Amino acid sequence: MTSTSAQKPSLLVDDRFVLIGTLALASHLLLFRLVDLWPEQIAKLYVGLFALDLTVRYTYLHSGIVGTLFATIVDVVAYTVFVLASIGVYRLKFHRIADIPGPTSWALSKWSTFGIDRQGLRPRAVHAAHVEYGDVVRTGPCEVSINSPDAVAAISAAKSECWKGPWYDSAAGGREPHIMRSLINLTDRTEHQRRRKTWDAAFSAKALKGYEGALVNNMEIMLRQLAKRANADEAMDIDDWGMFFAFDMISEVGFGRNLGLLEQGKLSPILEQLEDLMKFQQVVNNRPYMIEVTRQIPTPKGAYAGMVMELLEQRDKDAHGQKADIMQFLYEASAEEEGTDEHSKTFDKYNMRNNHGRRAELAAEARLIIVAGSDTSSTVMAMTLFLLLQHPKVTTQLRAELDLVFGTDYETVLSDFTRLDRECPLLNAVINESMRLFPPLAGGLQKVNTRGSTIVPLASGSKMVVPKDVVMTIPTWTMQRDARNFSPAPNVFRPERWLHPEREERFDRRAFVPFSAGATVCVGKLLAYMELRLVIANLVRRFDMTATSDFDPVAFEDGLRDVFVSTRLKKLSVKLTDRSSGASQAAAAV
Ligand code: HEM
Repeated sequence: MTSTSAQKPSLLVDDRFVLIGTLALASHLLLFRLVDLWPEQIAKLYVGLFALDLTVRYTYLHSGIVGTLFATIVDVVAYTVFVLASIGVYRLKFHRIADIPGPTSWALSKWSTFGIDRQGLRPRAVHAAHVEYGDVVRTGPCEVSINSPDAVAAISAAKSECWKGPWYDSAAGGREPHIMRSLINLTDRTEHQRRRKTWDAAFSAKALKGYEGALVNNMEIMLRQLAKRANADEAMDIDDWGMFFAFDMISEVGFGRNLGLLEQGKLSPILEQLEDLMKFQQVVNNRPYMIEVTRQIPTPKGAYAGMVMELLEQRDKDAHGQKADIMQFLYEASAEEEGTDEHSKTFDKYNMRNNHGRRAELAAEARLIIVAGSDTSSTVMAMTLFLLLQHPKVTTQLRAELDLVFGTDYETVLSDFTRLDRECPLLNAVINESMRLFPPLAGGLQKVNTRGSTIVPLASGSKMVVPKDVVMTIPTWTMQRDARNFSPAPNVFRPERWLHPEREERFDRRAFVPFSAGATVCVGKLLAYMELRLVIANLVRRFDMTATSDFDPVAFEDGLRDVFVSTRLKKLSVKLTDRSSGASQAAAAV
């Protein structure tokens, strides 16, 4: 049609917003609802829409370039508003999980929990929602949190159809197939099975025996350093020392050489930045598509990768092919696998040959060793010491147990891992009770069934059907403090509940999942227990610990934050007194 102003098509003029509204509704129902579009695709779609609108307007309405441009902007804004309105109404009224209770703003958009994630308060916010709405809460437009020990097996067991959710794509750095992932981020189940076999070998009983020397070595350095500070009557943040130990230990067990943090008494700048990055990362990972934007921003991840590469290279030089460390197992399994059909298939599928194949895979695993094995353990150390500070009676009982098993020469380093495990029930109870109250990964881990719906048993005894593609989490913090699972006094530190569970009002071991469960259960669980027993037993036996006068336990506990792994805003400020005879003699000589 040629154009005079009288002949302008009415659809573009009078019925303009009807047309845009219809288009918006259609694109929501036929596109946005069905395809998970990430920013790059949305940007392309918008560029296309903008160009189309501009061309049609310019061709048919001839209102001049400025007028056309302005009208197109109005069209695109109106389109966006209509799409958002359609999405909002759909999410609240027609979505497959619209009938699941929860805060309305959470159902509307994951952006409503942005502030909660930024402050690291997700586990507590989800906990409050469970208190208000019950065992099943809608925590996002397409997400539910299910507080039920029976649900653990349904969504985590090896046979379950559920697998890692979209959180892990973001943690990996994107969802493109060529992105090299470490074990924890593998959203492809077959690939995970292949790599998990290797990791399992690195944590077998025999392998763990081989790591004992590294653990004891770092324990000796820690005790020496702390004794020095105790003798100088220095106040310290004992949480920091747990962190130095955890990093040094895992790098020595992983790569045969520690990072020297215990010797230096401080974190390296790269590790400090990495800790800060975790806070930012948690906000992104809960909105996985953001990774496409944020990965353009330079982060300390590159420096961290460089640090790990250096550790690897140094290790390879020192090792001459053989070393009793985690990397040795990963190298051996990788070498054995090379050339097999299984290996070739997965490498081709992920285009790994173009990504330096085997070396890149091993480097990704190497980076995971340090990340997975540091903050997790140091959190348990900090929270256990904090709880013992608040419960001097338990500390006394624990010392009595250790005296009975190991004698009273406090100068010696306890290093018999078998006896710490089998003959020290209270020590183990203290550690478990600490992880029950303060699980390092408190927020729950995403699982999703992309093949169909999942039947999930609830705590009430009924069952719910969770539709396909709905992301599920089990709220670890909430479940481990639920009176139906642990009674009496579920919020109180009572290690004795672990000594005689059969005498407890309620004790449901299935509800204790600090290491997760099933096919993705923490591969380092036994190593973590070895480390925790060693550190807690040695510190409790060797030192009296008192909080400094400015330490506020309530503020410390309130300052616990979740950045996937827990972190603390406040210092655990203490002074130590050395209980060993060496220290008494030194004091007497003065
Ligand atoms: C108290 C200390 C620890 C706690 C509470 C803990 C907790 C967890 C949890 C909850 C998971 C499951 C994560 C998920 O499904 O996304 C996990 C996975 C993992 N952990 Fe630990 N962890 C601890 C120590 C360690 C240590 C010392 C290592 C040694 C390197 C380690 C290595 C791993 C690895 C490699 C995975 C991935 C497993 C997989 O996806 O198959 N963890 N951990």
